Amino acid sequence: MIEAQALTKRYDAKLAVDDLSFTVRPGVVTGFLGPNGAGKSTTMRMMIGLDRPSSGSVSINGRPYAEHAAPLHEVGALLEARGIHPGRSARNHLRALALTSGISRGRVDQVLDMVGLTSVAGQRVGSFSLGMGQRLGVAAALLGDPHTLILDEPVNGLDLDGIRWIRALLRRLADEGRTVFLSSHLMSEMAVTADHVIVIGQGRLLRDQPMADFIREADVDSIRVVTPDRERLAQALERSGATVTTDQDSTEPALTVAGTTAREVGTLAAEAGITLWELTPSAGSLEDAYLALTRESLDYQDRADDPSQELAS
Ligand SMILES: Nc1ncnc2c1ncn2[C@@H]1O[C@H](COP(=O)(O)OP(=O)(O)OP(=O)(O)O)[C@@H](O)[C@H]1O
Repeated sequence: MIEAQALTKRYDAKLAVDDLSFTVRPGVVTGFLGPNGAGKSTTMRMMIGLDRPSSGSVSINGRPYAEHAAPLHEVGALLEARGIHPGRSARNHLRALALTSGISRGRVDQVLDMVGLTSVAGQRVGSFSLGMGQRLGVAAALLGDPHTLILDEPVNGLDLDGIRWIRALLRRLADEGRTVFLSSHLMSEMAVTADHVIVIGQGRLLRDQPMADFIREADVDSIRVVTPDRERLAQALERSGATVTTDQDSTEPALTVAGTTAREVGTLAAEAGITLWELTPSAGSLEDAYLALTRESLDYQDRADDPSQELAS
């Protein structure tokens, strides 16, 4: 269990993490979401004692990370590229880590196997692809068989096979009753991996709730409508209070209608004598819900620095 209480981090004038309080529970996969610069990495760094809170606190199983006698057994973390000696083999890298925590060599081989690196365990880490490096990072996190896992962008650099592998691994770890906390920019991936979401924006807590509730409450369901009489239908729908956008990109221009039901659209079209060629309700996605929530709270400073990041995260 991870508990943040009024957790705050200030870098000079910048308030990176602002009064965050939440609990990450065992047995579920919890996704940590937020736009670029929202404070996710800073929060995770404070969890494992790499950064000190300016005020407030964060504990793992009731104590700050540094107060655990054997932290590697308590928490496994994958944070952005940590100093791995490029000349060392994967196996030796893990053996060096294991040695400092009294972990057996047998466990090193076990985690290499768990992450699928056994066949390349003797290769220099410097020759590893991004995906192999990520797998090695996950192996290091698992070394102490920890009850809590904190993973910053674990999917980053993984191919489809790797993504499926980590999804299954995280599920299994949560099913074993562990606390699994991960950040990711890949919404489609997060949607199928996480059971619970914590969303932050500009360092502040925006949401802390089950994934299904987050998507449902965002009210982002829509209906795709194809008709030969687009303009007339769009006007009628707007008059009835629905929101209508035209999707010009598809081969058959369609209307995307929100704020009503497929049944109402069908009834309204029939009453106006408008032919419908397609009427397809679609459930809102995590991406839709996330964008609706964070559009308001993007970090304008970071957006100004890099306009391409505007809605990418
Ligand atoms: N060491 C530091 N010194 C000064 N400012 C920092 C430092 N680390 C982070 N920040 C600032 O704190 C804010 C939060 O950064 P953080 O990296 O935690 O965000 P993030 O949510 O992980 O973003 P991303 O999705 O881009 O990784 C940003 O505005 C960042 O510029």
